[in-house]
Amino acid sequence: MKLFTTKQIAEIDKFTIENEPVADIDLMERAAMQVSNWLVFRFTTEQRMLFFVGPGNNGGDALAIARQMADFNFWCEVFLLDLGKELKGSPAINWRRLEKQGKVKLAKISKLDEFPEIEPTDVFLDGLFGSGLTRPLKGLPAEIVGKINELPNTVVAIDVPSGLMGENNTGNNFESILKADFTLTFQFPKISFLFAEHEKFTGQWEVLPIGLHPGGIKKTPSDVVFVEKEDVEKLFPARSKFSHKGTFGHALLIAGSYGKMGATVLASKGCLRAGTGLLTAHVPRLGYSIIQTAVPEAMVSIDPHDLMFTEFPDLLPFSAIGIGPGIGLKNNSQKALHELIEKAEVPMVLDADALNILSEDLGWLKKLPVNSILAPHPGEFRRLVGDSENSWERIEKQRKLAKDYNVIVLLKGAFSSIATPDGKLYFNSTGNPGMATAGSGDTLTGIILGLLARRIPPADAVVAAVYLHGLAGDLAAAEKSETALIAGDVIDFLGKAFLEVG
Ligand SMILES: NC(=O)C1=CN([C@@H]2O[C@H](COP(=O)(O)OP(=O)(O)OC[C@H]3O[C@@H](n4cnc5c(N)ncnc54)[C@H](O)[C@@H]3O)[C@@H](O)[C@H]2O)[C@H](O)CC1
Ligand SMILES: [K+]
Repeated sequence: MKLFTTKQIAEIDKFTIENEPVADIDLMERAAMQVSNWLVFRFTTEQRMLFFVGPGNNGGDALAIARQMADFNFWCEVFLLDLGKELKGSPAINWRRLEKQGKVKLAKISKLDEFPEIEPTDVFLDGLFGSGLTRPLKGLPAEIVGKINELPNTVVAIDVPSGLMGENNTGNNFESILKADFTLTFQFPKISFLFAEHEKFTGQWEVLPIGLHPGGIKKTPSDVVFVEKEDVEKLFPARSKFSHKGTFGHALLIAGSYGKMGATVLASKGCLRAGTGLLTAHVPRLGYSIIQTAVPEAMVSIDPHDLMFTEFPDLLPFSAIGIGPGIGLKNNSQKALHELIEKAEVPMVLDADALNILSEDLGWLKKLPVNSILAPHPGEFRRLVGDSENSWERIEKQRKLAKDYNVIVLLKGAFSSIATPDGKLYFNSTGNPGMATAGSGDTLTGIILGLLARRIPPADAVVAAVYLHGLAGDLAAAEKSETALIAGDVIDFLGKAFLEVG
C-alpha cells in the first residue's frame, strides 16, 4: 500500500469528491459510518459516549458519528470547542442535523472549567483535530487534551490523535498531544504512526477504508510503501518443474567466532529456508563440527584461524554473500572484511559486526557491490551515522545514507524501514515484540541472503525477507506466545509464512 502525506490525502479526498463524484457531506457520512460500526461492536449502550469536537472536518466527522451512534441507541453528548468561530461547511450541516435529530445533548466549551463531569465508564471520542493540524496545540485545545490525558477513560481518536502531525513531529509539543487507546484512521496509516515514540499517542491503530477514489490514489506519486501481503506476493517467481539446485544460486555466509557459532547456525537455517540452492558457511576452525552437525544441509568452508574470520574462499561460485553475524571486531577480521569488499562482485548483505567495523570508515561503503544491503539495528545505525533526535530524523539519515553510498539500508525495529538508493522507503507491516530476542537479526540476515542468492533483485529480496521474517514471527507467537518466542521458532515457521504469500 502506498503511504501519503496528510497534504496528499487531502488532495485524494478532493479528487474523490470531484470524480466519484460524491458530495463532501456524503463522504463525511461514509467515513463516520465506518467509525460508528466499529464503536457499536466495541462498546455497550450502558456507556456514555462523550464527543470532543474541533472546528474542522475532523469535528464534522465526530458530529456525524454522534448522530449515528444516537440512532444506534447510545447515549451521546457533544462538547464543541468554542474557539470564537462559527462552524462552516459540512461540520455546520452536521451540527444542524444533530439539532434536528434531538437525541444528543449539545454543549460548547470555551474554558477548561466547563469540562464535563465524567463517569469512569464514559468513552471519549476525539474529534478535535485530524489531518488538518498545522501547528502544535496551545491554549484551550491544549488544556482540553491535557485534561483528557489525565483521566482514566477509554479514548478513541478519529483519524489522528489530536495534536499529532501526520509526518514530522520535530518541535511538536508532546505535552499537548492526545493519548488515545485506539485510533481509527481513514484509508491509510499516517506515516507518524509508524514511529515507536508515537505509540503512546495512537494506542492501537486501525485503518478504516472510506472508499477514496482508486484513480486518485494511483495518480498521486509516493515514494513511501507500507509493505503488505499483496506487495510481497508479486515478488516471487514461480518455481519451474525443471529447476535444479543451481537455479536457486549459491550463498556464501561468513559468520561466527569463538562463543558465537549460534549466529552462524541461525543465519544458515534462515538462508536455507529462504530457498537458496546451495549454502556454504565459512567459519573458523572450531566451528567445523558445530555447523556440520547443526546444519547438515550446509557445506562448510574452513578458515585457517581457529577462532575467527581471517580469510575467505574463492568467490567465483557464489551468487550472493552475507557477512557479519558473530564475527567479532578483531583486527584480522577487519582486514579480511576489507579485502572481501574489494573483491566481491555479487550483492552482499552486511550485518552486526561487519557494520561495526565499517562504521570506523564509511569510505568502505563506496566500494561495496551496487545495491548491497546494510542491515543495522538502531544501535549499529547510530554507530554508522550518529545520534538522531527522533524517528523522523533517523529515517531522513537512513534515506541519505542509501543515496550517498548507493546501498540499501534496512533499519530494524518495530516497523522496520528499508531505504533504497533511488529514494524509495518501505515500512514493514509484520512482526511482534516477541521478536526482539537473541538471534532474531541473524535469522533475518540469513533469509535476506537466501533470497539474494536466488537472484531476486536486492531491494525486493530485503522487502520480502523482512515481511516473511515478521510473518513467521507472528505465526510462531500465535502458537508459542510472544514471551516464549525464540529465533529458532521464527525459522520453524518460515515455511508457513511462505505458504501464506504463495
Ligand atoms: N480523506 C479523508 O481521509 C477524509 C477526512 N475527513 C476528515 O477531515 C479531517 C481533516 O479535516 P480538516 O478540516 O482539513 O482539518 P482538521 O479538522 O484536522 O482541523 C483543521 C482546523 O483546525 C485549524 N487548526 C489547525 N491546527 C490548529 C491548531 N494547532 N490550533 C488551532 N486550530 C488549528 C485549521 O485552521 C482548521 O480550521 C480528517 O482528519 C478527517 O477526520 C473527512 O471527513 C472524510 C474524508
Ligand atoms: K482526532
